[in-house]
Amino acid sequence: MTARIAEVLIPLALDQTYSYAVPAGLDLAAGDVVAVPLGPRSRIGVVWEMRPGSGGNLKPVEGRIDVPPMRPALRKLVDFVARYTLAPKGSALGLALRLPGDAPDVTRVGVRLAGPPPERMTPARHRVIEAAAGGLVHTKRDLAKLADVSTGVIDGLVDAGTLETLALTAAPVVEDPDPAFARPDLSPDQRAAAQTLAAAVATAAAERAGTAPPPPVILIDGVTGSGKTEVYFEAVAEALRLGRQALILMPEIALTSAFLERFAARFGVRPAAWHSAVGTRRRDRILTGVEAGSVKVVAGARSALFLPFRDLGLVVVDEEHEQAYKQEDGVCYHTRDMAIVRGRLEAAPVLLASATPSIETRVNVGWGRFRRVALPERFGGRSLPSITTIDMRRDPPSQGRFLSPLLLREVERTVAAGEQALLFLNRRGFAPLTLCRACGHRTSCPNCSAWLVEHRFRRALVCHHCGHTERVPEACVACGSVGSLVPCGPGVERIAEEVAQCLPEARRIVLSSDFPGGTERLRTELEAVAKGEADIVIGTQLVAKGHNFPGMTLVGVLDADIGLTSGDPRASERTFQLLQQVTGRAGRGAKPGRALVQTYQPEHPVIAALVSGEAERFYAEETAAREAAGLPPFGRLAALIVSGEDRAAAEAHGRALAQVSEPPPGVMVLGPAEAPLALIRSRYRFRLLVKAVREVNLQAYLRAWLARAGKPRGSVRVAVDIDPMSFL
Ligand SMILES: Nc1ncnc2c1ncn2[C@@H]1O[C@H](COP(=O)(O)OP(=O)(O)OP(=O)(O)O)[C@@H](O)[C@H]1O
Ligand SMILES: [Zn+2]
Repeated sequence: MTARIAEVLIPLALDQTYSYAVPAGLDLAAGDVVAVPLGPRSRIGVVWEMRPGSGGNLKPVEGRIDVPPMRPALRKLVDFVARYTLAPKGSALGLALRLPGDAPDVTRVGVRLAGPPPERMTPARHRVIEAAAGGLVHTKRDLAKLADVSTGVIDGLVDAGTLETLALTAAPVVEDPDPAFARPDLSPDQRAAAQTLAAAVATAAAERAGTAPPPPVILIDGVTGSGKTEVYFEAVAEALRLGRQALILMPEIALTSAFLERFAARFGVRPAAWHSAVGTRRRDRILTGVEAGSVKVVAGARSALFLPFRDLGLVVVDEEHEQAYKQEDGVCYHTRDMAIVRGRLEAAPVLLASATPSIETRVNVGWGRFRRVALPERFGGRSLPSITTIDMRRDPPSQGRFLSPLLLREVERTVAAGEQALLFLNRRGFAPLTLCRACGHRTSCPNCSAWLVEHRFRRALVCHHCGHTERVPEACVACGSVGSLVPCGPGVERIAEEVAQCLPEARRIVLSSDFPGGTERLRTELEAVAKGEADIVIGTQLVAKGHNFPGMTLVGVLDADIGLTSGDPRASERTFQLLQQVTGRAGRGAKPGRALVQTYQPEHPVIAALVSGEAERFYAEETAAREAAGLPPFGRLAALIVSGEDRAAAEAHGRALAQVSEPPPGVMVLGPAEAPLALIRSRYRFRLLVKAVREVNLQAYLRAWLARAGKPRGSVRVAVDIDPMSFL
């Protein structure tokens, strides 16, 4: 029997495909994008499989959508993501299925002067005719702008026969990058690394057809400023020479035009950038180009992982240790890990670049699953910044201040020398807590178990979890005392105020995710800083990593101890990485840099390793501790988060889950315990943690368990987070 039944996957939170009959005359294959009826509506889905059968009693497929079919590698990635994360398959498809908008921008309409002036002449029409004089073709919008009229005036002149329209072929969305445009002069270390990477790209390309071993994953382990970007560009160049496409993944905020310009300096043109601020029209055009193979290089944030490349020959994951790569809601996937899967499916090597690789990645190198190239020195003979601690017990700031006199003096010297300083504090807003001096009341969020953070620039108290915002009240809501509310502790805005008082002449800027105007404005400001348009930058982790500020010679860490006290198993690793990255912003230009680290516990292993530069020892100890505790990558973790509007119902479901957990040998189920963030957006939260040895098929166990437990009732939801990064 011929295959007349289509199994269609629909991008909704559904775990299975649905069966449809294929009407006579319609020829379908797996991957085709189709419209199908689902309930009362018509939905777009993807044919996941064709199978034989008459399909007599099934609803028929409505028709095929005229877009290229989804390629097998991308379909396999969707299957893998769903299987691995336990997300519904349809939700995973939702990440990958992107349909260009209704009006694909392949042809634009141009206008030019063609006939006599109109019978009815107006000043506006006159201006248009003047602007169009000379017979050049303009787009409607451009001409309207030139003449300072609305496009309606242009339409009127077309109707009158004065202007004529003609189709313009669109310029390609990006020009082809040229691998030979500007070859850099690499240092011997860099050259050796670049050769290894390029060879991996070439080998993978040669073997992609056969049953060759999977392409390698290679860690580029290089200190800050060693030229990792420069080196992986050479791998991109090799992919281009071989006619294949390349994907460079980076954390959203690192995708600055400074980076794009650097790419352009090497390859002659910018790559296609893919991030949240790219407009829909441009997205559509990039999407079409990626699909057709005409867009060669995409630099993108995590969602670019699911773009429909025609012939992907290389994936780079820049700053591979970044927590931002973990998607925390919806489908909880780790971009780096799924990039490795995609590389395997596409026969493309995957390069992981970092100055502070994750322990997972280092261990994978140790196990021989990943390869490693090292860049142990900064480029151009530049030295790494010298790092010293300021013991806050011995050199405390004066009352109500947060900068030790030692740090303040250094900042002053730096600015006087015409250099830049970065003051780093990983706390947004003005003060993390507002306290009533009269009654001790702490202002907290009505929807979450979290304090409200004062944002002085916005004159508001804000919840960092749900966005709840209220005006700073005149009087305490608990006791009614007026003028009794005091901000406790510093945020970046408060540091800025202190800097303004101490060094009023210096040009300062506060950079955090609260920056008005969003990510785009922030990118612009980061570039301004790189050009030297600020003396003192006060910033959160947003400025700490991946940026190149040549004039920056001093980095001051305001509170190195912040991250060390959380109960998170990665607390030490993360603090070490963050401090190493942020201190690595100093001394990247001609002048050497230094970093001063304010701490109350200079003897803490993380701080001690940072100062002594004994990163290897720190990593070795931390890795041993993980192994002893059976934590990733030596064991597997999964979290179940049970939440609900009703606290008792959520807790009851958590307990019911635990009761039927039936862990096999090698698996341990902990909880339910009230989550550290016990209430978010008016939902009460409980967590269960599953710990398993590596040999266990964790997903299979979880699936069986969740099926046993049955569906939660009412508002209760269970979210599964495989390889959790956050434990809140
Ligand atoms: N071979 C080279 N020729 C010229 N300039 C180079 C070379 N290698 C590195 N540089 C310059 O050195 C600086 C640091 O390089 P790059 O940004 O690639 O380092 P990185 O290792 O990615 O740093 P980080 O991890 O801190 O982000 C850049 O300004 C870069 O242009
Ligand atoms: Zn809240």
